[in-house]
Amino acid sequence: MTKLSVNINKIATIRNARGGNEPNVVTAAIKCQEFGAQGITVHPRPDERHITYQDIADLRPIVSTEFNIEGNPIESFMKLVLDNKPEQVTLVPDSVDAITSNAGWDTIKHQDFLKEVIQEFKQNGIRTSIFLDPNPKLVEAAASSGADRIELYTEEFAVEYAKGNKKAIDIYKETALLAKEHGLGLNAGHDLSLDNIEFLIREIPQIDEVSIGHALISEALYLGLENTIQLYLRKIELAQQ
Ligand SMILES: CC(=O)[C@@H](O)[C@H](O)COP(=O)(O)O
Ligand SMILES: NCC(=O)COP(=O)(O)O
Repeated sequence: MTKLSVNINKIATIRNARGGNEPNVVTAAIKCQEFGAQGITVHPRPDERHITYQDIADLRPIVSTEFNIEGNPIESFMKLVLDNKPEQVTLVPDSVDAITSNAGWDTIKHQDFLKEVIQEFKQNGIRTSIFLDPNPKLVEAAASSGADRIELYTEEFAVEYAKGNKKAIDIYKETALLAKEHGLGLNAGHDLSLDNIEFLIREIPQIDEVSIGHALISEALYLGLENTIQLYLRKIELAQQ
């Protein structure tokens, strides 16, 4: 069954708006896990505009499910991950000033760099995942870099699905199947929501894990956090029945 990892970046965004400690990201992560989340994801940005490096140290001891830290493996990020030893690190090639993640890796061009970084994480017992555009041409190099998984960058799927274009899933399916053939695990994330999650999982039941933040926290404003997490779990279950 596909696991649901809740990305709590947006909890930190609200907290930082007032400079205090409410809402508290540690409490939010504990609650998400109590409500059924099977993982907690954070994507610290170099400017610490939402999740801070201190948040990660505070979260580490209370994440009892699976801790997934996402980011560009610059030196400070490497140290952060190695110091906190999450269960999974997701490598994302985002620039310092990116509003949000907007592309996956060119695994062919950056193969040597990825190999080196991945080896270091693996030596420390941390599962590695590479954020990837839906493009079968990039899969072989992702596998050769030594990564355990890829994370399919789902923004384009989400945008097209909202317009009614269900064919947008085809290239994701092709990429996913090839990844499985190469022995890679499969994650997916970005702009997933209660509207599109069931279709995605029904079409690609091989997905091991989805990480969802922006939509889930927004939906929780109307529906409540516990109810929203339960709704996601139900949709994932329905899609795989
Ligand atoms: C890697 C990815 O897909 C992003 O969605 C990210 O995890 C979210 O980051 P922000 O919360 O900074 O937009
Ligand atoms: N890896 C994707 C993620 O953690 C959450 O992305 P989003 O749901 O905030 O777009």
